[in-house]
Amino acid sequence: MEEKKKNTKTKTNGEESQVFASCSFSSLGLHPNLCDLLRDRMGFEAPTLIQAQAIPVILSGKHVLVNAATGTGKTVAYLAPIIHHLQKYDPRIQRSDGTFALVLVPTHELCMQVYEILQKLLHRFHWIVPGYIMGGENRSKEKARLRKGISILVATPGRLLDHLKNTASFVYSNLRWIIFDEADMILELGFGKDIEEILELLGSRKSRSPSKEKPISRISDFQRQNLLLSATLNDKVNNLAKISLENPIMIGLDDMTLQMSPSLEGLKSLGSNVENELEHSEKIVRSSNDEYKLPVQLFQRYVKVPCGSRLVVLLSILKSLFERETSYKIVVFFSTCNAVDFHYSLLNEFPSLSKMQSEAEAMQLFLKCKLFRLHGNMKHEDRRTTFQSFKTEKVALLLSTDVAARGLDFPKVRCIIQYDSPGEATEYVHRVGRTARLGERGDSLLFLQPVEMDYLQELEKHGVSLSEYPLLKVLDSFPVYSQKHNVKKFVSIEMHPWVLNLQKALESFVIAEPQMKKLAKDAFCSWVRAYTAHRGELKSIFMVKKLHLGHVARSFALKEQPSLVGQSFQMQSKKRKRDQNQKGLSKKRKGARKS
Ligand SMILES: Nc1ncnc2c1ncn2[C@@H]1O[C@H](COP(=O)(O)OP(=O)(O)OP(=O)(O)O)[C@@H](O)[C@H]1O
Repeated sequence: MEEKKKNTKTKTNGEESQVFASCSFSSLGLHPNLCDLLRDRMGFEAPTLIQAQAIPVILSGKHVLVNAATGTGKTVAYLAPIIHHLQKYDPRIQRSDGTFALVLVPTHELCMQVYEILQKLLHRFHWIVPGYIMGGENRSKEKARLRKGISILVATPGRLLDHLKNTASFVYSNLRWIIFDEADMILELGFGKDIEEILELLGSRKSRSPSKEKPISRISDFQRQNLLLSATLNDKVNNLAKISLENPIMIGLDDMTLQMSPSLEGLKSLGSNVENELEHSEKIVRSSNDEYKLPVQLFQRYVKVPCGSRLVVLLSILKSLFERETSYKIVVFFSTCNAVDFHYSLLNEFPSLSKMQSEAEAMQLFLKCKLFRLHGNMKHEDRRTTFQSFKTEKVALLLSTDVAARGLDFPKVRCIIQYDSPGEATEYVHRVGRTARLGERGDSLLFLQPVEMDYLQELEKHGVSLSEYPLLKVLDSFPVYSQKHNVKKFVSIEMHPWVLNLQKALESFVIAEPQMKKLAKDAFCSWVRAYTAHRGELKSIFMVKKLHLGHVARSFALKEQPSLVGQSFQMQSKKRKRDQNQKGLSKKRKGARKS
């Protein structure tokens, strides 16, 4: 059984965060069997604040938009009321009634996670059948499951649309709930059109006449109820809310935020401060315009690292963290799948294969933890195994792209390292949200190059402020073998003997292993491409022209910038310059003609 949370408050850094409400699940109106299950099977003794606020409103049948910090228990906040209603139907619902609730999620991992929670919550309600459908799975097996009937269906949008169009035996005439979990990411991933089509097909789009399009239902005494949830909101969510929510109740958003936030324009008149409506509600965490809600017990830091020393610094920090704590889980975020693969192989093989150092040095480099990787190019089965294994490990390191950034609930992750910058501040919030969940302590560390320091101001705009990580102190703590110089004399990171030694060893290792060299080159190439792909405004912070490709190469343990990649990159930038010059010329010409 999971660790039970008894305290309603947690204290970190002098700040107090209220996580749990002082009421009980039963006082929120949930069925006693469901309350017993939440306590006995899930180990939940009291609802979280957001659950105390959301459950009564969702039970009442209103459309709801929930905006609450990461790790505050949003999943149960929407699943419990649905199960409460479904178990009440008399006569009992049957599989042949088809789907009553549809939970839309952006990623496979989140799909599995919600499905697993559902399975636990339905333990005493065996006649309510949970199920999932998602891209990459076997279509015909999914068709068979849909034909038998799934009462609560968790789905990724693309695959759902596919079945809505092509699986005639998929019964959704009794559909009562549509939930968009991580609504903004569903839209960010480009599923906007799919969602509109899904809403049309389900007859749940506000602008249409639903009575004409809704299929006839066996169970008639209900209204459709749509729910949108995320820790971060944006303009696209606003649009989705406009087309899918009828007079929604806003939870986690105060009136001030609604009035001031341009992204929520149009919804403010519909919004209401749930504080006034709920008997059980606790103090809502206020958020000012554009500010994101981060767990107060999260300790956020940044580390300033010159580009060429990034890899060594990453390994050194990981080593120092794993040596300090006996039970520690860390997630490191990278910008590309290739970068994950390269670092995964390097960390797996470098300490054991490297012949360049003495045994003592090799032992020094060894990270005493289980190593995992997760990204979108991996086989489904491997993704699933990683996801499950990382959950249960006590001392482990996960290297991942943003597929792990949203919604995933890995217990006891103590530290998040953003080795490659997330770009959007929303992504920063979701990445760090994998730690400090439900009042637990968590640390986060953001890598920035000296030329990227303005990114801190970008985060400040959203109320996110970070303190500096004492890097030199950590580097000084490592013993430096076969080094005559006194460590204390060195003040710069690049010239630090530990950094120089480790960099040399890494480069020698990579050059000696053809497979590693290939991985390094591929990772270098895709890293540069990802760097150039930052959104318009962020380009002034992450400036490609300020990148020293030789230093970037060093950060992939390459002695030299890969010539082929470098040439093609240089050719591209030359071409870009040529194009820009030509544009400039033609503008000038036009200007000259005009004048
Ligand atoms: N009432 C409760 N008591 C104890 N633990 C709870 C309670 N509700 C939820 N949890 C646990 O809290 C953790 C976070 O829940 P959940 O994943 O639903 O958060 P979330 O708000 O959806 O986070 P994110 O925004 O990152 O998706 C989970 O491990 C869940 O089991």
